[in-house]
Amino acid sequence: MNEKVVTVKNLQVTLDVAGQPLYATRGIDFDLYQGETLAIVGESGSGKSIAMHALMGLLPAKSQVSADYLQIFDRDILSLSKKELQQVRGRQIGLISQDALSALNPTMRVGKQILEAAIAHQHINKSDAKKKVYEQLSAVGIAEPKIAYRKYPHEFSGGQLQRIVIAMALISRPDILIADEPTTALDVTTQANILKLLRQQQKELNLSVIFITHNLAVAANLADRVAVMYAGKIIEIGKTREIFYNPQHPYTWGLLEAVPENKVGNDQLFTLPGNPPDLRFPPKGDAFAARNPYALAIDFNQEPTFFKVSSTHFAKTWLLDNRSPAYEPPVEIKERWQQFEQMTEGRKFYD
Ligand SMILES: Nc1ncnc2c1ncn2[C@@H]1O[C@H](COP(=O)(O)OP(=O)(O)OP(=O)(O)O)[C@@H](O)[C@H]1O
Repeated sequence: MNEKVVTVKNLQVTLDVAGQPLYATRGIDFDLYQGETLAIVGESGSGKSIAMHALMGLLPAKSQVSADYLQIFDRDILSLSKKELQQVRGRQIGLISQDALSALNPTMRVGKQILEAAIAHQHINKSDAKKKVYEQLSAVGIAEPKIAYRKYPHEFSGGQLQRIVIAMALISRPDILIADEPTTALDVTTQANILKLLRQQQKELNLSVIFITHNLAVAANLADRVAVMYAGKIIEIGKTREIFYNPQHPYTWGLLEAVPENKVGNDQLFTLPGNPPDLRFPPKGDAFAARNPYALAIDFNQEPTFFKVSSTHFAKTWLLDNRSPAYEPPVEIKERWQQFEQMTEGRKFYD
């Protein structure tokens, strides 16, 4: 098995919202292995971004964070100083977020911004660094890198800006790339191109990637494994094939049913009936119970633990307990399988 690059065990983040605690992540466990892409999917507010911010030591002031393990390689993130965290973020983790513009300084030429990122984290002289910037711009598909180097952010389109942010995130050759909804703000065609670029860079640089998305079709397109989050917890995790073809949690069924019609780039938001719970007052039992047509009486009182579906697939639902009554997953799920097969055509999954 490949080397483990991230270890997260029992990660709990409590935010302070106007003096009141908000339980944004409520005990998350996952690992990330060298060279794999793990997608974290879930509705808005499920805690995906907060979990990643905790991993990068970037939580808002007044947040409380605890974990049994929160490690990048063997470094314990919670015990690092501010300066050490900055080094980890520069050298070991690259970040791409939804809003490319906010990652860039509008008053500074883009080449210089990437150059500064290169110099900050590597022992490299300016002229070598400049050469690297040209190479990196070209690697992410920016034509005429020497001309692009001298331009300002507003002179680029949204898709080109996202390519520039990817160049900046990768210039220091991080081991891990965190991509937080990097294509959400883009049109369908540009979105598909950026996903293709990310797949290509991931392969070339053997990056370990955490890809946050609310769109399961995007996850199907590029992840090796998928973790499904709901109300601050991971409720199902497995290889992409297992999550798509053998999903076990009714919430995952709901997400699969809510995938927009047959298009990777169609990025509408989920339309599951009902709303997630208010994380200032997390419910007792399975947090999905109130929206779950398959809920059992026990779901409202007692939280399920992870049930093992395979050595790589786990789901937190009482339906998997051998005392649960017989049930059939919704027929729509089966109808979706063919569709996913088309979407993921040509993809190689880890087996
Ligand atoms: N800076 C903040 N201050 C207060 N509450 C916050 C802050 N950031 C996030 N939250 C809350 O924490 C919870 C988890 O948010 P988070 O951004 O991690 O969700 P998400 O799954 O990434 O959603 P999205 O897809 O919308 O980014 C939500 O209830 C959100 O409202």
